[in-house]
Order: sequence, then C-alpha cells, then structure tokens
Amino acid sequence: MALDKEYRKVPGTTIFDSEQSAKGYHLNQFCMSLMKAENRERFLADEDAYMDEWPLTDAQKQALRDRDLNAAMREGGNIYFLAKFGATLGLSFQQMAGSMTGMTEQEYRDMMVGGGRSIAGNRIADVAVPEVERTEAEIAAAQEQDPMLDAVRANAAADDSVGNATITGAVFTSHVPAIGAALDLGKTEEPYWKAVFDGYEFSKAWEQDNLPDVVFLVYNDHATAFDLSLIPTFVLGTGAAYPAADEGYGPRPVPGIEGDPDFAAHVAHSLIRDDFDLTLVNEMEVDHGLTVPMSLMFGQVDTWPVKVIPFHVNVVQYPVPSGERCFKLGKALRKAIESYEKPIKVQIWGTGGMSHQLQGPRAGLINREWDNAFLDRLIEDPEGLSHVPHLEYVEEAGSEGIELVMWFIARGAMSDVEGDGEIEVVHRFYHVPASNTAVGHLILNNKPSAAAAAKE
Ligand SMILES: O=C(O)c1ccc(O)c(O)c1
Repeated sequence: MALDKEYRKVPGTTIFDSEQSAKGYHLNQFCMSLMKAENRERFLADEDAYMDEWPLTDAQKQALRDRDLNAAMREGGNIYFLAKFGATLGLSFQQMAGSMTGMTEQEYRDMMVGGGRSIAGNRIADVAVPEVERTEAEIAAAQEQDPMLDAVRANAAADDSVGNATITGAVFTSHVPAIGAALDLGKTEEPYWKAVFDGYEFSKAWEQDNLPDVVFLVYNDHATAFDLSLIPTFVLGTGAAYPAADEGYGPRPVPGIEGDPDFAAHVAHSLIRDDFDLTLVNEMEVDHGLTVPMSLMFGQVDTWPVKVIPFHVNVVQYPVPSGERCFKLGKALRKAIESYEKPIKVQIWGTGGMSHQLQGPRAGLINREWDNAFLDRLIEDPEGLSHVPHLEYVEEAGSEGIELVMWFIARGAMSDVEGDGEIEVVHRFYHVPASNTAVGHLILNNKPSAAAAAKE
C-alpha cells in the first residue's frame, strides 16, 4: 500500500519531504554555501559563474535569476535554505514570504498588520475542485503545475513492473577491519586468515544464487562519518552514493556503494511515521563496518552487484539503543519494506559482534559459550533474547560485544516474528580469532506464509 501524502493537497503549500529534498538537494546545498561571506561576495560579483559551480538544473538557475521563490520551491528548494539566498540579496523574511503571494510588499505587510491571512478559504476543502467540473485540458494544466507529482511520475515512467518489495533473507556477520586488510593485502590463503575466509565460501556462493536488488545494511560507524560533534542513534542513508572512507590507513581498494534514494525515502517515511525518529543522511563515507561485510559476501569485485541502504546505529557512546528497541525497529522495517510498491528483493544484514573487547586491561575477552548461546537464541527465541540488558553484553561479551544489538534489526524483520512465516537456517559459522574478535556468521532464508506473501 502506498503511503498517503495527503499533505500535498493543502492549498498554496509545498511540504518539504524526502522526494522534494532529493529533487532540490544541490539547490539547497548551493543556498547553504551562501552562509559564508566570501561565497556571497563571489555570487554577487558574477551570479551565473557562481551558480555554474553547482550541479543545478536550468529550471533551478532560472528560478534564482528570476528571484522566483515559488519556482525555486517547485524545483525542490526549502524556504529555510532559500532564505540564505534571499538574505544575500538583502531581503527580509517578510519580503521573501510576501514575494510568493502575488501581493505587493505593502499589501502583504498591511495584511499581516491586519491580523494575517485568514484560514477561511484556505483549507483543503475550499480549493478542491470536483474532477468532473474540469476539462481535460484544465486537469493536464493543473498537473503540469504540480511539482509534488514529478517524483511519482518519474518513478512510474522508469518502472512499470508490479508487486511489492519482499524480504528474502537476513545475513549476520562480524565486521572486523583486519578481515578487510587481509583481503586487500592478499593474505586470504595464510592459515590464520584461511580459517576465517573458509567460513564464508558457502556464503559467497549462496549470495550469488540469491542475489537481492538491495541490501539494507545495519552497521555502526566507528568515529568515521560521525565524530563527537554529532551522535545520532539511528541513521538512514537516503543518498545516491557512499564512498569508502579513509580510516587512517588509506581508503580500502573497494568500489563505492550505490544507494537507492527512492526506496530509502519510502523506508524513511514509513519508519518515522511509526515513531522511529531517524537521522537521514545524504552524504557520508562508509567505514569497515559496512565494507568488510560487503567483501565477505561478494568477494573482490570491480562493482558491487547490489544497491545498499546503509543504516548506522550508535553503539559507541552510551546511551545506546536496547536490543528490544532494535527488535521493534526490525518489525517496523519489515512493514516499511513490504509496503514499497516495486517488486524488488531485499536482504537485511546485521553486522558487528561477536564477543570482543578492544580496550583496557580486559582487552581480548572472548566468550565462546555466551556467543553460541546468543546464536541459538537469535534463531529460536529472538524476542526473549532482545530483552537481555546492556550490562550483560558488556560483562559477558566484552565492551564492543554491544554491537550485537544491531543484529535484532535484521532478525525483527523476519516473517516468523509476526507468526506469518518461517525462517530457515542456511548457514552458521563461528571462529576465534580474527584480530581481537570472535567471528560469528549466520544466514537465514525468510519464508513468509503463502497468505502473507499474497498480501504483499
Ligand atoms: O578485532 C579488531 O581488531 C577490531 C577492531 C575494530 C573493530 O571495529 C572491530 O569490530 C574489531
């Protein structure tokens, strides 16, 4: 079922949602650049030359040249960003707002002094014209004017296939950086590393046979994209591309990640409406937390064969989210994915863990028994396991073992959780050590019941 966007019907109003944001991304970032005095000077000295430095569309540039804020908003501009442009031109916020109303500056000011625009006549019902009363030409003209439908039309034109997205499986794996280094430096045949990579031979073959269109990849950033200046709990990547980060040893020699902005925007709408207050990010570099699982599952390739939606969870600075919260998020994620009206196949990956402690006198802690009990319960009793408190992870699985809470997002999205399907354990692997860490790996096939599959 498509998400309702009734807000598009409010007269004289453009709601800045993910679709508009994607459309106006460069326009808004261009406006942001005008926050610097030096850039304002360069813009005012030669507007076209400065605009040409940005990947703006002709329509966006023309809107700016015309000082037409309505047109700029149709092209994806947001008023708070456009206000930087207006300020550069010396306009007050009242002048900017008034310029969009068809009134003179004086008329607008007088209206505001007189109590502002009345709500009477400005509700949805006041402007809704019954379709039958409009000629086809009028309808076509109105649709042409409706910028909010552009993204929808573009999607429809690009894809005429029918059916909804399906979750085909879940992959759980550690994401130790040294595994990436071993691959990149050609050490996979060394006995120490062979024992690790052998556990993924089956996985690579399985992944090729069960290639999804998109991987929803849950991981934690390790002080790479997010340092202490910004500590979001949950981050959803809504961008088009994510380069591999330089974590201090030079960037890994792996391809960049291609995102899926349209699908990610849909997931964002659905999850946020279900009260998961996500941070959305359009530009970020991704570290070993994301690239090592990709290498383990796809090997060394020139291009990754799937699109990826990165999903970061803060497990670095406490308070970090609980297993329960992540499990509930997984359930909401299933709803979000299965309501996406394109017949794409999606895998959800949970990464991080298993037991490891990278700090202090207890560094090197490994708890095989706890790890294997975790894997057993993740399969059989994920709901019960999700109630394990943070302290148990830290005490039993080491301070960095807390990464395991992320696995619940993938597990919560499996059909058996809601009782309308089953999972099948396809592969399980456990090995100690990889650097300071116990490596755990699990692959689950997701098998929704026939009734649940038909509903999708
Ligand atoms: O075992 C390690 O070396 C190691 C280092 C950094 C990580 O983020 C990690 O998960 C493991």
